[in-house]
Amino acid sequence: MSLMAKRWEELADIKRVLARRDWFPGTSGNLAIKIDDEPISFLVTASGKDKTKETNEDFLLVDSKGQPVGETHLKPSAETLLHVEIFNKTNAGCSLHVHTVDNNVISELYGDKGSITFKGQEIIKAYGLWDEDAEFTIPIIYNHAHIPTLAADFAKFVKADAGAILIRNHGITAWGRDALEAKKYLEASEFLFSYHLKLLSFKHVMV
Ligand SMILES: CSC[C@@H](O)[C@@H](O)C(=O)COP(=O)(O)O
Ligand SMILES: [Zn+2]
Repeated sequence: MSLMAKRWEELADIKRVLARRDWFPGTSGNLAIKIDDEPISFLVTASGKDKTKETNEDFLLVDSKGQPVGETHLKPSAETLLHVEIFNKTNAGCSLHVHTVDNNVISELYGDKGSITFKGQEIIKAYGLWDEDAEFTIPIIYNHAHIPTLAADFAKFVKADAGAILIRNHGITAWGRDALEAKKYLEASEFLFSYHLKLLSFKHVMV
């Protein structure tokens, strides 16, 4: 099997799992997986599609600027430039973007603060943090409609080979050195968002 076919399958597997969780409402979400380093190229979801459906036109190959490689009628994701920043600035191999109600509510609650920090939770180990008092901070950026502006803002927080960034009232992008790590970062973040919101709602009832 070619590297391209292997990576296609890896991304299709993740897409299938996330779709079953309902993490692609209303055609939202986009996924990317690196194919080559020099020069950088990666597979990205085609724009505007229902990501819960599986077809052989789900992904297309783009270059380090997010432009399609070769002739295609497919349009790369509108948010390809965010994945471009990740692959150009780090050694990440996979980048995942989803819109969920939980990540949107958290981004609105903590948006003015500019970030949310989690600590004292076992699942923080999914971020590779093993200390008892480890903290994980997720930056929250403004949802610029102009994608190059959004990407420039986003890039300021892309500092490691794995990470997560919330875009206010929009969604989360999580990335990692490979597909497993990116999925781990995404799932740990969504777990923490959901836990945090549930805890807040119980506290509200109890006081
Ligand atoms: C209907 S979702 C809004 C989109 O603009 C976007 O935020 C998104 O996640 C999906 O866009 P896409 O171009 O299909 O990758
Ligand atoms: Zn989006």
